[in-house]
Order: sequence, then structure tokens, then C-alpha cells
Amino acid sequence: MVVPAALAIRDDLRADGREAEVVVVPAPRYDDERDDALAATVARAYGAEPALAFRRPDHAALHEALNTGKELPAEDWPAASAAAWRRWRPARPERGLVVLLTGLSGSGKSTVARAVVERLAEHSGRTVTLLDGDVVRRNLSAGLGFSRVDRDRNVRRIGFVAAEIARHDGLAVCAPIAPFATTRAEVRAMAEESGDFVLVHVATPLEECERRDRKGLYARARAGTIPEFTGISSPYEIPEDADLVLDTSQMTISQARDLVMEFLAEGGWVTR
Ligand SMILES: Nc1ncnc2c1ncn2[C@@H]1O[C@H](COP(=O)(O)OS(=O)(=O)O)[C@@H](OP(=O)(O)O)[C@H]1O
Ligand SMILES: Nc1ncnc2c1ncn2[C@@H]1O[C@H](COP(=O)(O)OP(=O)(O)O)[C@@H](O)[C@H]1O
Repeated sequence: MVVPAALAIRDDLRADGREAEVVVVPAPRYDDERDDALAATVARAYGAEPALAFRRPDHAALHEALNTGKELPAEDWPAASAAAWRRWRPARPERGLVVLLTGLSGSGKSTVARAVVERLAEHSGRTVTLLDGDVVRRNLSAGLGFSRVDRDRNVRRIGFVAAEIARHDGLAVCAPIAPFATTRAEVRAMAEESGDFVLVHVATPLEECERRDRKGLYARARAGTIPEFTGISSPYEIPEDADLVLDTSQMTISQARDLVMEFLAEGGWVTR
């Protein structure tokens, strides 16, 4: 993104009759005066006077403007680089989004995800894709088991597909157990390369999931006939970075769906 923006700035300057060469130099960013000193040193090394004093851009203001679709601060971002930012990060109503619902088996991930997808399809006017744990395991992840390695593979595949959807400005709703924090963080990082990421922890207590036991899997796990069952004989790492926490033992399916929709509306991804 930096190189096309730099070339566009050069072209703008040339169109203004100012002969300009643009050199892009990868450098660390500290967000303090070290950035200023580094910029001055690099400029001198290229034989350029830092004629325009280096201004540290206000990144919080940048992201706020990008999220809401407002004008970017013109003093920090010439028109060409503002346009490059916009292409990379459209305003939230048009930006790709990955919603990952994580939680124990039977916590309500699929049920809430289906209800949310239905609402999104009705209201957002955008393409919506559901990547449900069960369904993914029958196709994309067919053949994988439930060891840590296989679960990580499965969740990464889901994350990869979801991030691709977000890169094309679509909405992806995913509902795997995704029990490991590091793998969830990888999915967040993949999604945020090109869009946004919202983590919903469906935090229904184990006792309630086990009471529901729709598929009889908890009974079999307790009896020891299913090894490595999440919450019984395989860990579930409680997210510390959840954007939203839902305990479906304390609410109806519609209430859970509305809390997710409300969160997405508050964040500006969908209109009310
Ligand atoms: N050992 C073990 N542990 C957990 N779950 C098991 C296991 N074996 C089979 N199942 C069934 O597989 C569904 C979970 O698959 P996921 O792809 O969501 O799991 S993971 O994210 O890869 O951990 C899960 O479906 P949900 O109940 O919809 O979550 C179970 O029905
Ligand atoms: N408030 C609620 N939210 C979601 N599911 C609920 C709720 N109350 C009861 N349930 C039931 O709990 C079960 C959850 O199953 P499911 O959505 O497949 O969970 P998961 O995908 O997490 O394994 C469903 O049978 C659903 O009808």
C-alpha cells in the first residue's frame, strides 16, 4: 500500500510542476520523537533537506476517520495517500468483517451464528458467508481429528477463508469451538490484514452445554469413549480479548442475536 501511495504523491507533485523523486524507506515506528530523528537522518542520507518538517501523523484520528468515512486530516495525508488508505480500509459499512463465535460444544455458536447471518443477509445488503464448525469439518477440513494440531489446522483454514472473504469486502461469520488463544489470535491477525475482526465468546457454562447434550457427545466423553473432548478431556482457553460475551443460558436465541447485531451497529459495520 505504501509504494502505490508514494508513487501517487510523486505524480501529484510532478503535475504541480515540482520535480520529485520518491524513495520509500522501511523503518520502525515508535510514535515518539525517535521517529522525527530517524526521518531527519534518513532525509540527510539521501541528500535531501527535510524541507517539510516531519509531522508525526495522528494515527488514532486516521483510524477514526477511516472507520466513519470522514475526511482524513489533510495536513497529515495528501490526497493521493488518503485515497490509498481508503482503498485499503473503506468505511466500516463497506469494509470486510470476520465475526468469530467461539465456545464449548453446545454453547449455542451455530444457533446464534445462523440467526445473525439471517439478519445480516436481510439488512446489510452485502454478501454474508457462514463457516460453521460442523459443516467445515465435513468438507474444508474433512479428515482432520481433534488433536491440538488438527484443531489448529482446522481453525487456521477457517481463518484463511474468512480473511479472503473480508479482503473482498464481504462478511464472514465463523462458529468453530476454536479453543486455543494463540490460534484465535492468528485468525484475528489474518482478518485484520484486510478487514476487521470481532470475537464473540459464547460463554455458556459447561454444565448447561452438558445438560443440553444434543448429540449425546458429552455422555460419551464422560464415559471415555470420545477422547480429547473440549471442556472434559481437552482444554478450552477462555478468551481475554473477546469483544462481546454471551451466556446463552441467561437469554433467548433472539436476545443473543440482537446483542451481536447491536454490537455491529454500535461499531458502525451495519446500519440499524
Ligand atoms: N473431541 C471433540 N471435541 C470437541 N468437539 C468434538 C469432538 N469430537 C467431535 N466433536 C464435534 O465436532 C464439533 C467441533 O468441531 P470444531 O471444528 O468446531 O472444533 S475445533 O474448533 O477444531 O476445536 C463439535 O460440534 P459443536 O457441538 O457444533 O461445537 C462436536 O459436535
Ligand atoms: N439462548 C440460546 N441461544 C442459543 N442456543 C440455545 C439457546 N437456548 C437453547 N439453545 C439450544 O442450545 C443448542 C445449541 O446448539 P448449537 O447452536 O449447535 O451449539 P454449538 O454450535 O455451540 O455446538 C441448540 O439446540 C439450541 O436450540
